[in-house]
Amino acid sequence: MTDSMLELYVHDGLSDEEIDRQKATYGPLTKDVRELIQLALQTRADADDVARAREHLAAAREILGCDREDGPYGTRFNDSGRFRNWGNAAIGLRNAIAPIGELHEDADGRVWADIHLGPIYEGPAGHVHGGVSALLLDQILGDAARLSGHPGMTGTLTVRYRKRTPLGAVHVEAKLDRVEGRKAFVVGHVADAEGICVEAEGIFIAPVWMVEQRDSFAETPRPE
Ligand SMILES: CCCCCCCC/C=C\CCCCCCCC(=O)SCCNC(=O)CCNC(=O)[C@H](O)C(C)(C)COP(=O)(O)OP(=O)(O)OC[C@H]1O[C@@H](n2cnc3c(N)ncnc32)[C@H](O)[C@@H]1OP(=O)(O)O
Repeated sequence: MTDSMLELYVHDGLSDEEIDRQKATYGPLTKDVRELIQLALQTRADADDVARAREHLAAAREILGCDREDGPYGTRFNDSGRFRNWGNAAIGLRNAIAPIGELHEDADGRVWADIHLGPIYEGPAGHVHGGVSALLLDQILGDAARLSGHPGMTGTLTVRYRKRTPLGAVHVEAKLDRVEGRKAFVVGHVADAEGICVEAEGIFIAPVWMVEQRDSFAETPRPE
């Protein structure tokens, strides 16, 4: 169990320059794909134009697919401690559906992000899907646990939807509440301009194998 996960934590030894080069190459591609996802939803182009656009997309798929990796991206490290979880569904730099961009950490341990949730995150008409809010909270609470030195897997995530969350600008934040043994209790919320929409408490449990390597899990800087 542990081994199969650890196999996806890979020290690949890339230089900082190479990581920066990859960010500059693939970051904009992810942004383009993200815009395409929204366009697939919103375009009013007629059937001929859609067919024409799809030919271009097929050409792009052919170029991008001729040299590719298989399987999940996992988490990759280099010597200077930079880590990349670029496939992460909530925050991955190369994942076009990941809604979280930049993650911030205050001196008091509060971790937060300002996010724009466009129409592709819709649940109830005009509002954010409840599962998307839970996704944001799972990630940000997990990061608050990790950045406070208590990384763990989500054991329990309790989510309370207090009021509807309109699509658009949202603020997500979390903070470590307390630690009991291998369990880190973290609280957080999603808010719009009017106040808190969704509250959460998460229990993040460090598996035994993670405790054994806790320093390397907790010391790593925020993902990029
Ligand atoms: C060199 C590498 C460097 C790496 C750097 C990067 C670090 C990255 C780290 C962190 C990322 C932060 C961002 C993440 C954000 C996203 C997180 C997710 O989406 S995680 C996916 C969803 N979660 C799962 O799939 C978990 C599946 N469940 C499990 O794996 C296990 O059940 C686990 C680990 C949660 C617990 O298993 P046990 O075997 O360790 O637990 P037992 O020994 O039975 O219990 C320990 C204590 O926890 C309580 N407990 C057990 N399960 C619980 C639960 N589900 N909820 C609450 N409490 C639970 C028990 O009652 C016990 O408490 P008592 O010590 O007696 O007080």
